[in-house]
Amino acid sequence: MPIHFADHPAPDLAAEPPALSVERVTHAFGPRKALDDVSLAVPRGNFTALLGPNGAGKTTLFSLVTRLYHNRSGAIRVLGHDVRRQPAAALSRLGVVFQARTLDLDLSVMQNLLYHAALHGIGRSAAKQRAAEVLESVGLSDRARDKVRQLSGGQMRRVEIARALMHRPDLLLLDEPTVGLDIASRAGIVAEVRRLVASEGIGVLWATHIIEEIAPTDRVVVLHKGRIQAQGAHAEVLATAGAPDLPAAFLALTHDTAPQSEAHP
Ligand SMILES: Nc1ncnc2c1ncn2[C@@H]1O[C@H](COP(=O)(O)OP(=O)(O)OP(=O)(O)O)[C@@H](O)[C@H]1O
Repeated sequence: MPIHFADHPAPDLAAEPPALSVERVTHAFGPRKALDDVSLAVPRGNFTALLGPNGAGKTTLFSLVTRLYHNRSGAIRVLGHDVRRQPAAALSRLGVVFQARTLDLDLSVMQNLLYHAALHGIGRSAAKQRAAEVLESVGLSDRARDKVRQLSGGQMRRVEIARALMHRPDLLLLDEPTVGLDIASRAGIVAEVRRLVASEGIGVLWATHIIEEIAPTDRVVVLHKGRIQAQGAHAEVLATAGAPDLPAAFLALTHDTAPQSEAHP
């Protein structure tokens, strides 16, 4: 906790730990480095886009933050809690929407949410109340009793976001959450997550390779072949790349990607 002196009564938000900090993390699969000396931060109450082409290392980074993989180098902290030394404290502050869907299709929407709440030790009546709140915030109050199987792909994604919010996390990780959705569903889900950032003050790390999902107000981290190419406010990333807009910046910062094994003749 920061100490506030009488002549500095206002809380110094800059001194508070960020929602996520990653410092000098490297991760290899055999000889191949999926992440190479990666450092980044997601401030609280901020939407940070992790922009990278296929194979950049986005999912590997998420797997390290969530402790699916063990980080052997550097440090990863959630709200200042080191995921290696204080895993329970770190993971309890974290909500995750993985790239692959992880809902139980044969349970109702409400049952999926209550199961997640039970894993976090939330009592039954508090969980029901919270489930009603989060379903309202993602516009699915009327589907609570439906089996997940009966929902559209976009609605399932909303349920996954609602589930990730059940335990009131301070940091929300989303790994390409709009893959496979139509343009309207994509835009709706990004807008909802931005609203949550504004209303609940959570920090969001949104992994994507879809540039249209990124707004000028976002922080942007460009990851390519396991290395951070640029990060900062939208304008700072354009300046780093010397580009007039984000699509041009993305191309400039990742331009040697295209001709690899997937190259067309
Ligand atoms: N379990 C694994 N074993 C070996 N190599 C892996 C494994 N997981 C990832 N990789 C490699 O690590 C690199 C980064 O992969 P990762 O899945 O983190 O990228 P990504 O940015 O999430 O890509 P995408 O956008 O395609 O999901 C790639 O070269 C990938 O082949």
